[in-house]
Amino acid sequence: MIPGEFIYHRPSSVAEALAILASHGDEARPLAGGHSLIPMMKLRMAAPEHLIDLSGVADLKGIRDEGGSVVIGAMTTQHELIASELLAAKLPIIRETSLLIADPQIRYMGTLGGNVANGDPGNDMPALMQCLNATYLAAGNGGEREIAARDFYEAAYFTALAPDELVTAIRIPVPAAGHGFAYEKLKRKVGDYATAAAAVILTRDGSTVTGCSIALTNVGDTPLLASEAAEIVTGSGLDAATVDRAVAAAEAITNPAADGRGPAEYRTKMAGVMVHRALARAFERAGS
Ligand SMILES: Cc1cc2nc3c(=O)[nH]c(=O)nc-3n(C[C@H](O)[C@H](O)[C@H](O)COP(=O)(O)OP(=O)(O)OC[C@H]3O[C@@H](n4cnc5c(N)ncnc54)[C@H](O)[C@@H]3O)c2cc1C
Repeated sequence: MIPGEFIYHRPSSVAEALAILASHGDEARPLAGGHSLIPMMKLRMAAPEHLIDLSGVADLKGIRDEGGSVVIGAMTTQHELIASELLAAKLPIIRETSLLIADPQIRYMGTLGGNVANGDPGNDMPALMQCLNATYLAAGNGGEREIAARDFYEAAYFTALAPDELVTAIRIPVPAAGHGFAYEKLKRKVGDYATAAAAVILTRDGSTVTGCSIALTNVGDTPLLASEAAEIVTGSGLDAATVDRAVAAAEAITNPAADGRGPAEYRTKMAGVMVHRALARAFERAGS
């Protein structure tokens, strides 16, 4: 399958990229790693007349330590996330999640910005960013603004980003030292999107959970923040009855599609299983 014709642009700055976006409106699309957009173009489900390749914009690359938070440029690849010592030390769940995305070839090209901006409910990073309470930094012709990952996703492939805006970076608050974490993903085979997945960040004091955040991938039109489930486990000793209640609360917010990954009821149950496993692993990993 061959994409339709398009004009290729390769800006070297954010300002230049925004000017091209402004002059072509809906006919233009940013191109990051291309591993979501190019397949859509080959299927003719997307047919932009202008492709704005962001790979020459140096300002969109890199991972910065800002003390209480880490800022990751939108064009940072999944491979670079895996290789980062800073992330391994401060946000190890990002490495764990990245390693579960597709395969090495895709991770060499696929970017964090493209993964979160696409609005595909199957992508793993959006739920992780909601779990971590990340903020997306956006630049448009009207200026810059910040959008919480928890407010960004409106429906499948619909986000709060305006057509003339770019995600330039993602800011992630660093969880407390010694936090527990886990990203549990059920997939049919290596390289597949999640049947269901759950991200958990958790802190504990002795046997008591002192803080918890949970988010779900690919069991609704958007990533899902499981706030009630997280509240249920906070203050508990993660005993079996509490975990069962949290799992039920997480399952209750899902609304998965029935597809080749299974019927809706199965995917809802698997979301619960992923929450159960992620809670147990995060609790075990958390320093008390
Ligand atoms: C076989 C296969 C399996 C995959 N499996 C998984 C998986 O299991 N989990 C997963 O998370 N992903 C998976 N992916 C998707 C992969 O991770 C993509 O690379 C990623 O989702 C999109 O990133 P990209 O850099 O390739 O973006 P692109 O494909 O270049 O862009 C995606 C969309 O985002 C827009 N965009 C890109 N960058 C920006 C920006 N900075 N600002 C605003 N808009 C922007 C583009 O215009 C486009 O609409 C898979 C892909 C393939 C081909």
